[in-house]
Amino acid sequence: MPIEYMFYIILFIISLTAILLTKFDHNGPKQALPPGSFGWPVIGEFIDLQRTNRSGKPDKFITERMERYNKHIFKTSLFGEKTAVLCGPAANKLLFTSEKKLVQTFWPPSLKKLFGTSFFTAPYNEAIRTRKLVTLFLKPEVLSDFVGRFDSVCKKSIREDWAGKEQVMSYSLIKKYAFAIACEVFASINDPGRQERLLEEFNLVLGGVFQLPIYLPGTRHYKAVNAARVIRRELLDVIERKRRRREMMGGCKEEEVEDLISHLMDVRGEGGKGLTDEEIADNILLLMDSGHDTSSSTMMMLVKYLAELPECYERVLAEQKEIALSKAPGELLKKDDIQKMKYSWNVVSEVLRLSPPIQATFRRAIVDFSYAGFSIPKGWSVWWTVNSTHKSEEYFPEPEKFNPSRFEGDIPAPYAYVPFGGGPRMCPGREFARIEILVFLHNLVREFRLQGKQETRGSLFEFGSEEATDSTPASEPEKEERCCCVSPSLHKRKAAHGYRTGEEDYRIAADLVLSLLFRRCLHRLRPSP
Ligand code: HEM
Repeated sequence: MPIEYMFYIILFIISLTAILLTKFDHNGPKQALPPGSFGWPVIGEFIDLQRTNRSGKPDKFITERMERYNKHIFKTSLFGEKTAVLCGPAANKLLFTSEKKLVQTFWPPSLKKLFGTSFFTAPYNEAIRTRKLVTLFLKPEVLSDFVGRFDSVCKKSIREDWAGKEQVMSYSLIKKYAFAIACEVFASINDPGRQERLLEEFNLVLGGVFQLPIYLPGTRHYKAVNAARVIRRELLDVIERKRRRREMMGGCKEEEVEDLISHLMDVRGEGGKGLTDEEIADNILLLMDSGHDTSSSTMMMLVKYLAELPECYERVLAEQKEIALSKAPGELLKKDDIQKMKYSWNVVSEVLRLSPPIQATFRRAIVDFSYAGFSIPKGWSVWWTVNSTHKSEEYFPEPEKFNPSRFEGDIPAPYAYVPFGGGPRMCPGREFARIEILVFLHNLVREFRLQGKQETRGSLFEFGSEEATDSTPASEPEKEERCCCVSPSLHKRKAAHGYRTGEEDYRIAADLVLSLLFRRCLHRLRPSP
């Protein structure tokens, strides 16, 4: 046989083997990639994601593709990554229970520069060790001792920022309140001027979270990194002062844990290893950041829904009134009061179902694996999503209807209700958020009367016209002083980095015109001594 024939035959055999090897692995035929589209080169389907976010229907990006391609899985390309989006409770379960086996939580590398050594961005083993130490403080049994602190910050905030004003911008004030809570409980920073300065820095950090990591003067990333540095310095200063104070007291700790910084200065992990000051500062920075933005979004949406749904509002009001009636004048809320807020929490849970502040988070496939008959290659970004279940008729009948009774009795199917994620990276701040939001709700409905006629202009609601004030229900004897609180549409919520609740929702909520009746004499509701 001529030598060139031999060459062609060998080449044919090698090519055939290569084709077969790529088609079959040792477990049998390789499965197809998930259906879907990678969209445009480089930008992928990011524009579509932003469009649905901005239209106020962030869930559409997911639900439309589930319908078009496959209800369990589809592929897309987002943030420069080939991405598999896994949908439904079984997918959530798989991703939440396969950390370090199939997938690993990851965040864009630019975040490392912002959150440094915190457990958010640290390498896996380090992250798990630090997360354990930090989150001991966020457990219900520890936080329950802080309920009074939450309440006094909230009362102060309502007294100083809301009451007696002609107009208020609800979102910015809610954010200010949430940030004040984080400052107080995490670092005992209670000077309003200092809080305000820090909040400005945090806004810069937030603005740079999902930006290209270009560290050049003027870029958002540059501003964010520098703002994080300023905050870190400030926190290190708080730690240093605390150390000096302790030294002056002969090395004694505070009798009770004063705040998260004190907790982190004392806590020890395996082998008695504690955290360095830098680690403490970075973790506080992380929690202050993640701890105020998500919950303030939720509180604002809560105000929107209460304004739209008078029957829910009345039931919340009745529950909160009963709690207030059980308290002595001036007595702050306690852990037991929070436990009594069952209906109110169902309302908040429904807000979190319909308008979750986080739509999805990132995991990275660390091995090739398959799901629903499709293969997901190692290295791909894998998303679990809130809306593939929250907005599904299968798990939440009439999914678009606001119905807090869903959370009474039968609880949602496992892994179907996931506003806080799940698994080892589940949100560690959920109890913190619960207390913060319920305390806010208690004070809001106790201090103000949401009322008025509903006048629809598109999806905009107005409350509290003069006529409506006259028709305030007779059950509200304390309508002494009118406080008209307005949230005009001036507020521009920064675009949703692709996965936060839609901008339009915020616009609607911020556009709510709330006419609220300030109760001058809260104690009048209580029985006379
Ligand atoms: C309504 C309020 C909140 C919602 C809906 C929420 C939701 C979430 C979600 C979905 C995740 C990702 C979980 C995952 O990937 O499986 C997360 C992570 C996280 N949340 Fe929250 N969160 C809220 C409030 C808070 C608060 C108040 C804090 C701090 C006190 C906080 C701190 C964090 C941190 C540090 C992480 C990262 C955890 C890790 O990577 O190990 N969150 N949150």
